[in-house]
Amino acid sequence: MTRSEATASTTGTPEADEYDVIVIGAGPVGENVAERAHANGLSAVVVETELVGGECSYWACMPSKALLRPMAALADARRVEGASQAVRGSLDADAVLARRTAFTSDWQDGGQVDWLDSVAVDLRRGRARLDGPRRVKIEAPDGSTHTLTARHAVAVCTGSRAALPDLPGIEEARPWTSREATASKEVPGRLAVVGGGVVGAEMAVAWRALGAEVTMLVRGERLLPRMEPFAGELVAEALTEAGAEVRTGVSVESLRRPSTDRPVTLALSDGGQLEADEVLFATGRRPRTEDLGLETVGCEPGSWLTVDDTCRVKDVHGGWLYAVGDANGRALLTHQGKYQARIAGAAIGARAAGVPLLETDRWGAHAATADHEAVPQVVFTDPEAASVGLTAEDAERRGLRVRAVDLEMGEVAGAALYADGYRGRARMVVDLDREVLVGVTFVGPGVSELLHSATVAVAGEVPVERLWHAVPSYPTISEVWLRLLETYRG
Ligand SMILES: Cc1cc2nc3c(=O)[nH]c(=O)nc-3n(C[C@H](O)[C@H](O)[C@H](O)COP(=O)(O)OP(=O)(O)OC[C@H]3O[C@@H](n4cnc5c(N)ncnc54)[C@H](O)[C@@H]3O)c2cc1C
Ligand SMILES: NC(=O)c1ccc[n+]([C@@H]2O[C@H](COP(=O)([O-])OP(=O)(O)OC[C@H]3O[C@@H](n4cnc5c(N)ncnc54)[C@H](O)[C@@H]3O)[C@@H](O)[C@H]2O)c1
Repeated sequence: MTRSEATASTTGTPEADEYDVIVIGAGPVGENVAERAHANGLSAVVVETELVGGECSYWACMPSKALLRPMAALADARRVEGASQAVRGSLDADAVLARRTAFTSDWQDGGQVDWLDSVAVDLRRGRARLDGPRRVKIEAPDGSTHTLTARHAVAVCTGSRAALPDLPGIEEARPWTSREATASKEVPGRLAVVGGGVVGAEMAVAWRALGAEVTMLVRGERLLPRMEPFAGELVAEALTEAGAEVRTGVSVESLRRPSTDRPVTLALSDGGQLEADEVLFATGRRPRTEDLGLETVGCEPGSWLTVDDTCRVKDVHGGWLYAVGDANGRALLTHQGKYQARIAGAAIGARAAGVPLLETDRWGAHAATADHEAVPQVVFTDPEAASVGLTAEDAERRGLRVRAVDLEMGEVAGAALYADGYRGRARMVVDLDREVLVGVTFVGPGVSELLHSATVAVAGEVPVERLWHAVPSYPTISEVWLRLLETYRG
């Protein structure tokens, strides 16, 4: 098919059963794959079994950040003499929860459906399953079934769900997952948080600030184990100061909740017990690929789908199957999934147009290179932890010759102005052979908005000698860059 024929079919009606591109899952990533496919002259439909907008809009990024933002605003004011006198009260939990609910549009997806309409992407409601090459069977909410065929590509954008360990009593204990932790309409009296990753750390901070007694049970040695060690250390220190208990080197062995209105008792690996009103398991994610008909196209149901840098699933005959966002397990982050969607949409468009050679070289238009080199992440705890690229340990594991340059951020005038007694730390990891940065981490109040400067430096592979000419304004926290470079250059 030529590109103009594909364009002619962009007005696919809800009744159409053939599209250039079929997207399974209308989370942030699926929406963007469909929009990009359409922008590349292809007709596109997305199939969604729950809410258009996906996990991110209703049970992940948006509600969690809406829960955390009031805590951060209050903490910022409290750290500034003169302003702190004006904010002696505590958070209004009901108002925080109401604002969170507003950010989820009360779990209604009308606004997102309007957006799909505005970008001329069709929507089908129902559960989709692959049914052989290029075919997708939809089971609609009324039980009827319908089969769609894709001319060029099917993109699996079905995201991930919470992974729960197989522990005695876990089902009867009705634990919270990230869904309940972001959607709860009440503040529990006592909350046990199992897992010291990003969800565990953020939700412990949020619910502690809203008044819950929080105990974190972390089986490893520290929080946020994927970041530089000082990130988890500073966040744990602050959580403890805020009145939470952070217990490391301990795991849950079994759970007991005698009835729904009674507390849950956790039996711990150190022989102790912990009683709580709710227990959140923030113990990682698994892909939503178990009931997707993957076996009909030679893939393993329930697996993360392994893709190449255009997000095309490896080893599928004909090269028509893509997996984008959480479903491919490369980087479980909305912004990274949307980046992959832009890359995959361009690759699908180019292949449909018969472009003979795609730009799949490093940093090419059809290669999600940043997934390997420059993934940014902000953990919205207090203090915030923000990082991009490799930790010093990751870099060494990759065989790079690196130097880690560290700085106490309180030494920077802008940071001292931002908060009295500013506590934070920064690290840049320099590849000594190329003299470029391969990783940067900032931990401290207000660092989230600093991260993109580091992402530009890492993804742009800006030489250290040129960064020297990127002058940060005085007196901003960004002067951390100047201090890091001065320390490096000596
Ligand atoms: C508590 C929490 C907080 C987070 N905070 C952040 C953050 O601050 N920043 C950030 O970048 N990332 C954050 N993340 C990660 C982020 O939520 C995910 O990376 C993102 O949602 C992935 O988008 P996706 O479109 O791939 O999948 P999802 O958002 O999971 O969407 C997948 C969609 O597919 C649908 N679906 C699944 N199977 C089928 C099927 N068979 N048929 C039809 N539809 C189907 C689902 O119903 C869903 O709507 C957070 C995650 C959690 C758990
Ligand atoms: N602000 C953000 O960007 C943000 C916020 C939340 C989540 N996310 C994304 O969501 C993903 C999932 O987050 P997560 O915190 O669920 O996963 P995670 O992989 O970050 O952390 C899970 C933690 O649970 C521990 N764990 C696993 N099984 C356990 C068990 N049986 N007992 C005790 N501990 C156990 C692991 O060792 C790990 O430290 C992350 O990869 C992250 O990218 C991002």
